[in-house]
Amino acid sequence: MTLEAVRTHAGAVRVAGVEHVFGSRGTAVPALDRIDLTIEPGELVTLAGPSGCGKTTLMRLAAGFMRPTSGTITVGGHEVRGAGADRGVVFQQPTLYPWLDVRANVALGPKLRGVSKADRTARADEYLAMVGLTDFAQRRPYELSGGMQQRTQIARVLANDPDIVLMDEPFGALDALTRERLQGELLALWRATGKTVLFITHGVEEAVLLGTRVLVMSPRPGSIVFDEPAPFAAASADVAPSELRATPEFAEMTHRVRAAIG
Ligand SMILES: Nc1ncnc2c1ncn2[C@@H]1O[C@H](COP(=O)(O)OP(=O)(O)OP(=O)(O)O)[C@@H](O)[C@H]1O
Repeated sequence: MTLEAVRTHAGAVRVAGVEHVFGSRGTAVPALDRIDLTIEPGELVTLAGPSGCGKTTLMRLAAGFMRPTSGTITVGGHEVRGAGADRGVVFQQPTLYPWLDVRANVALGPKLRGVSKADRTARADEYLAMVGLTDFAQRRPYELSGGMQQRTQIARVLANDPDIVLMDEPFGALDALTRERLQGELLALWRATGKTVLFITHGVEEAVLLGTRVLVMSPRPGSIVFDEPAPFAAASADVAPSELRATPEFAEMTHRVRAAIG
């Protein structure tokens, strides 16, 4: 399978009038105010905002793990009513099966969908190569560093070939150097696969560097208060992320995103 072959052209993600309230009367916690948002196929949208503003809630709604209190979310025109193979989720903490080796973890999704052993092994090995873990295919997760576990999780999600990848602070638990390395790798993967990505982060610089478009949410109940295109993710094909970070344009946008977060 070539990289061209895994390019997908999914439909847009449309969030229309979405509100979400946790709990019931008396204990109601309004988490999302009124979110209207369209994410076009191939966009890498980063979402930042103060702690507790509802970022994870929005992601869980898009993943189909729960239904909004009001409003609708559609993917390619179809309403999201539950989890689906068209959407893959990368969590902050890797969720790997400790009794399976790295290759088997990555091949698990295709296995559950009935893909033949030869095909799922080939697919797992291709994604492990993409994330630089070929030599670790037969290791168990506990033998890997945190960054390698997160790479494995990303390979596992991509092996399911979702149209949309939802990432909830995937690099939040990693040390700064590993985090920077994985940011560069994510940009390379995004360019290679053309996936639509929604990436939640606490990091303002991370949001500006990785996003083709940067969103900021207000404090709870969250609504979108900043929504702008950013040029750095696309530019990273030619210029190293470290150089992009050093530009005045990067500093200027980072400043404005920080101000929007408040
Ligand atoms: N199951 C739940 N029941 C009640 N309240 C909840 C529940 N889940 C989340 N909340 C509340 O909803 C609000 C939004 O939570 P959410 O996890 O979406 O925020 P977040 O922006 O992802 O936060 P962080 O950046 O700290 O991860 C928070 O105030 C949180 O306490």
